[in-house]
This record gives sequence, structure tokens and C-alpha cells, in this order.
Amino acid sequence: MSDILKKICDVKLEEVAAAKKRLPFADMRRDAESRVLTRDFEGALRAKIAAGQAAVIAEIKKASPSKGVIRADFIPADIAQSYAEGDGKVSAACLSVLTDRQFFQGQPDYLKQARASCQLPVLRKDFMVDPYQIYESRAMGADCVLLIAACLQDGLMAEMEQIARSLDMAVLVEVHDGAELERALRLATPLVGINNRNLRTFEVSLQTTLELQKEVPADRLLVTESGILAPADVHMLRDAGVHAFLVGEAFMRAPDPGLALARLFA
Ligand SMILES: O=P(O)(O)OC[C@@H](O)[C@@H](O)c1c[nH]c2ccccc12
Repeated sequence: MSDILKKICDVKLEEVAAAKKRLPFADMRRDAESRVLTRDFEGALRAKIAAGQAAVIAEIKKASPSKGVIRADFIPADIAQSYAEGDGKVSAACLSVLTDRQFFQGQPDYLKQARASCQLPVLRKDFMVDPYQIYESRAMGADCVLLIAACLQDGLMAEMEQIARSLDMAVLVEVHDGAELERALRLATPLVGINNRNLRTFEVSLQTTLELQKEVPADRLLVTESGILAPADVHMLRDAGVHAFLVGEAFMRAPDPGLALARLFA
């Protein structure tokens, strides 16, 4: 595992250990299980695609380790509403909210605020390394969790998927190369994210999606992630048969994120 990714995962393990002291596993589990009614994340993506539109998972991200602060004027509830509205014709299918504090300047409250201000299903974007975090995700209101294949061994990844499903949450499994994709395809989840950003070098290439796409069976829903900046990127990927997109920075840098979404996917 790379240095930065390893560092992030190590920090996560420490955070989880501290969190378990504040709220023991059994209590977190009870909190998670007492929540009802997730929003249908996969259904929201499929509905857009069925309507002939791009399915956009619009991200709420204040900062990143490679770029520093991306957006100064950061009010998650307002951004979420803007994404949900778009321009009235083109709008987000789902939200993704960074909850990692140390590397992305996120927090769980951002997810809660974003989700409360609209009807969209919400992905908790964080680095999952322990089953505790899956319960925690549900307890904070997430409808979907991200499992990054590079952070997880097979057994743990499958266990965490099972827990997410038992809580009625969707799972987006993220890969960056063929070996990770092969492991991801052993999971049951249809949602497979291909990250165009190499989390080791932060280099971005949309070719990553085009190359790995060939190995993704037709019954999976491929989500292309990161580095989608211009309408030409969207056209190229849609022409290649990609219909679901996870976009952050291009929207976060725009004064009105929802209008930026509508323009990018017009
Ligand atoms: O801001 P971008 O380039 O549009 O990328 C969004 C999203 O794909 C990116 O934030 C991301 C993809 N996978 C991650 C894993 C952890 C943290 C962040 C990410």
C-alpha cells in the first residue's frame, strides 16, 4: 500500500479505536439498527439513466490532501440544495459527502446537514477500515458507504459489505486497477467505482475508466470517479457507455455548484 493511503488508513484505525472508547461497538450498532428508511441510492442512479440522463453523484468536499482548500464558502446544506435543484432540468442523482477530518477537512455533521436539506440519497465518503465505521455511517444517516479495495483485505471487505446490506445501505466499491477490480467483482454490490485518480501519486487519467471498463460485467453499474472537469470529458465517457459519474472539484470551485452540474451534464 502507498504511503499516503497507508498513512490515512493508519490514522483511521486510531480514530476508530478512540471512537470505540467514547461509544462502544454494541451501542453504535444499536444506534445504527434503530435508524429506519434509507434512501435508495442505486435506484436514484438507475432512474436517471432510465430517463436517458447521466447519473451524477455530486460531491461535497471542502479540501483534499493534494489541493488543500478547494472551497472557502462552505455551507453543506446550501450546496446539497443547489445540487438537488440543478437548473431545474438537470440535477444530481445522489450526494457524496466527505466526513474525514484530517485529510479532507470534512465531518459527520456535514453529512447530516446535507441530507437534512434535500431528498437525495447520500454516500458517506471516508476511508473504511473497520466494521464499526459501517454502523457509524448508518447512525449518522448515510444511505451508501464507500469501500476502497486498496484499503481492505478480501475477508474484511466482504464482511463490511454484509453489514452495510444488513442495514439496508448500498455499497460503492472503489478500484483503481485490474487486480482491485477482480477483487471488487467478488462482492455482491452492483455499484463499482473506478477512480481515475491514483491515490498513491494523485495523478488523474480518464483512461483508467476506459481500460478497466472492459472488465466490468454488464450487470454492474460502473461509476467513473474523479477528474471529470469539462463537457468534453463527459461526452467522451458517455460515448464509451459510461453513465454514472462522481464529481467534486469541478462543482466545488463554481459559485453555484448546482448550475455548474447542469452545465457540465447539459
Ligand atoms: O474532485 P474530483 O476530482 O471530481 O473527484 C471526486 C471524487 O472522485 C474524489 O473525491 C474521490 C474518489 N475516491 C475517493 C476516496 C477518498 C477520498 C476522495 C475520493
